Parts: sequence; structure tokens; C-alpha cells
Amino acid sequence: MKFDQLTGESLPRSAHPYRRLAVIGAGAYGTALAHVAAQDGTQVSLWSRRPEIARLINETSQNAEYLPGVQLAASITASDDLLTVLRDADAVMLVVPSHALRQTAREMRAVLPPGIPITVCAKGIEAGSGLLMSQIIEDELPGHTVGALSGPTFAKELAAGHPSAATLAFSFDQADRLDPENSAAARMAVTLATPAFRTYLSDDLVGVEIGGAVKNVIAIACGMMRGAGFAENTRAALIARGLDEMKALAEALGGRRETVTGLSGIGDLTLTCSSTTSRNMSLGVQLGQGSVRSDCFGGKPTVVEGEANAISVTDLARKLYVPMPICETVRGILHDDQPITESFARLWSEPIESEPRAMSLTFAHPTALAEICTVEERPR
Ligand SMILES: NC(=O)c1ccc[n+]([C@@H]2O[C@H](COP(=O)([O-])OP(=O)(O)OC[C@H]3O[C@@H](n4cnc5c(N)ncnc54)[C@H](O)[C@@H]3O)[C@@H](O)[C@H]2O)c1
Ligand SMILES: O=P(O)(O)OC[C@H](O)CO
Repeated sequence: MKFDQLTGESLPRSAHPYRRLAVIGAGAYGTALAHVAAQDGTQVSLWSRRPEIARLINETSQNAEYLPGVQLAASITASDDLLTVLRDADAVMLVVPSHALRQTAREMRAVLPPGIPITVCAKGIEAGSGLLMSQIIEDELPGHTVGALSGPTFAKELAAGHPSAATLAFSFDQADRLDPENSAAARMAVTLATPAFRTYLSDDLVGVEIGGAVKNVIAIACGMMRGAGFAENTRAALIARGLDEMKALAEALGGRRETVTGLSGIGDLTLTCSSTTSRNMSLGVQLGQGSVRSDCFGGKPTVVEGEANAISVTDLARKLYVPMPICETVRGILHDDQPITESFARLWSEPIESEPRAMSLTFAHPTALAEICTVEERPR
């Protein structure tokens, strides 16, 4: 049963917010979430890996490096010491980049009090293991309720109070079903709620997290095509076919296809593929215009999750026999030196398939898949 069917939509308003929230990661998104959560009086403790950023936030209530121009709530305190940030927390949000999640979680192990719920906000799939971000937390911090926040939320727009919404996914145990008002999901939803920010609850962690990981790779593809001089038809085609890839991978892992049609799927995909505010889209545009990687973003190191995730997403898809031609194209360009124009020309000349893809084919052995596609699906 779905959580929202079980509880009804008025639930989050009657749940109690967490009063002391620890936000781990003081980049753009962690800082924006800290600011949002602090609006209703929640005490927010923000961890920055870099002591100078913590000092700046405490002295100026600004994070000029990662979220310039935002005057942060005065109640936010920052530190580079995990114990200081975590010891009194009622709940934790983990907002470091996906490649740093396991190591950060490992460092938290010794200092995080037991039973504290953790919401992961990084978007990605772990290189090598193919694990979701929430699964890394289950590995490294067993015994904590784990959720994921994902959806169309540029940090600077969220912090500026532009009306925004995202999906908040938690797995629900029997206790949550008996007492949904006290579930971590409901309490986290009210903790984050402001007049301009709302979350929608889900119990499909897989669907939500796959959406967040795949959309960044598709956004790089959209950017590359825009940079190479193509326009809106191309972008719309990539969004729609990218959604199909996202849906197939989510389903192959046990997620639900309707999750992909929500905020964390099509919502975030549309946002990220529409604007160069997105670092993923922007990287694609710069490469499409002919820049070399080291010159993109003026040579500044910037978190572009879709770059490494082009490999982890396609590795996982290959393991599950899920065809993801757009993600494969991005991987080939970024990591195997394939030329952009020729790679997209190849993508456009792939054999014709049906729409939507037949999901049963996703799970078939590749030989069977090739046969079925050849005979039934590919008009000659
Ligand atoms: N920026 C957004 O609009 C946005 C929105 C939704 C989700 N996210 C996700 O949030 C996550 C963080 O992104 P961001 O935009 O806040 O990043 P950012 O580029 O603004 O900042 C990166 C942060 O990560 C820290 N960091 C870098 N390497 C680290 C390491 N090895 N260990 C610990 N910390 C390290 C940096 O010190 C910095 O605080 C990403 O997975 C991203 O996809 C970002
Ligand atoms: O700037 P990007 O491309 O990392 O996208 C940021 C967020 O994920 C948008 O929801």
C-alpha cells in the first residue's frame, strides 16, 4: 500500500517538526536546505568540510562561495566538526556530493547518536557497487531510518523563496503504518515545509533515487545538443526518451514507473534539461560548443554529478540488460573520447523501436532481446 493512501494528504501538517536538524554539507544545496528548515524556528547545525566556510557562515550569516547573495537565517550555526554538529540532532540531512557520501557516512558512524533518521539529498549511483545513496547509508550507518529528498530544486531559487516542490521518499515499517504522524517522513516533511516549499511523500526510494541520478546524465546530453547548435525539438526528444530510460532502469530495480512521472522524475528532468543554471546542462553546452573539459566553468572545479554518473548509471543498466542509449552516448563522449556530432547522429540512426518500450523486454537476456526486437519491433 502506498503511504499517501494510508495516511491522507493532511497528515504532514499535524506531525511535529524536528527541532534540531543537522545538515551535513555546506555547498549550495546544503546551505539552501539549512536556510529553508530554519524558517520556522528549527535549530540548524551545518557541517562544512572546509573550516573557513563554517567560520564565514558564523561570522556573516552568508555562504558567499557556494550560495552568494543569500542572507541566511541567523539561527544557523556552522562547524567543521562532525561531533559538534551531530551530537544534539533529532534528524540529519546528508548533502555532500555522491562520490563523497560513503566516506562522510563512515566518519559519522562514531558520533551519530543511534536511531536518528537520515535524509539523503545527493543525486547519484555509487561507482563500482551500483548502489543507491540510501543503500550506502544502510551499509555504513545501519539502524537508522533512511529517506531521500529529490526533485526540481535549484539551490539558489529554493533559498530565494521561489515556490518549489520535491519528493520525500522513505521506506515505511509497521510502526510507521500504525502511527504515521510520528513517522520520520511526516516529521521531515513538516520540518522542511515553508509557504514556498512543499514536499510530497513517497515510499518508492528506488524510483525517486533513480530519477535524481539519471536526469543529470540526460541534462548533459541536452546541453551538448544545444551547444552543438540544435534547438527545442531535439531537447524535447531527449527529455521524453530520457524519461523512458529512467523508467526502465527504475522498474528493473523494483521502483515504480508512476514515481518517474512525478517531481523526482519528469519534474527534475525538465528543470535540469531547460536551463544553464543546471551545472549538468551547462557542462554539456560548453562541451557542445567545443570547449575542453578543463576549461569548462572557467577552470573551476564544480560538482557535476552526471559526469561520473554517466558511468555508474550505464554500468548498472548493462548489468540489468536495460538499454539506455542516451546515457550510453553521453558516457562515450565524456569518457571514451567519442566525437559529439557523430555520436548523436548514431543515436538518431538507431533501429526504430516501439513507444513506450515493452517493459518485459527490459529483463530479457540480450540474445532474446535482440531476436524479439529484430522480428517484432523493428520495421524494415
Ligand atoms: N545545487 C543544487 O541546486 C542541488 C539541488 C538538488 C540536489 N543537489 C545535490 O546535492 C549534492 C551536493 O551538491 P551541491 O550543489 O550542494 O554542491 P556544491 O558544488 O555547491 O558544493 C559541494 C560541497 O561538497 C563538499 N565536498 C566536496 N568534496 C567533498 C568530500 N570529498 N567530502 C565531503 N564534502 C565534500 C564541498 O566542500 C562543498 O560543501 C549533489 O549530489 C547535488 O546533485 C544539488
Ligand atoms: O545544477 P545541477 O545540474 O546539479 O542540478 C541541480 C538540481 O539537481 C536540480 O534539481
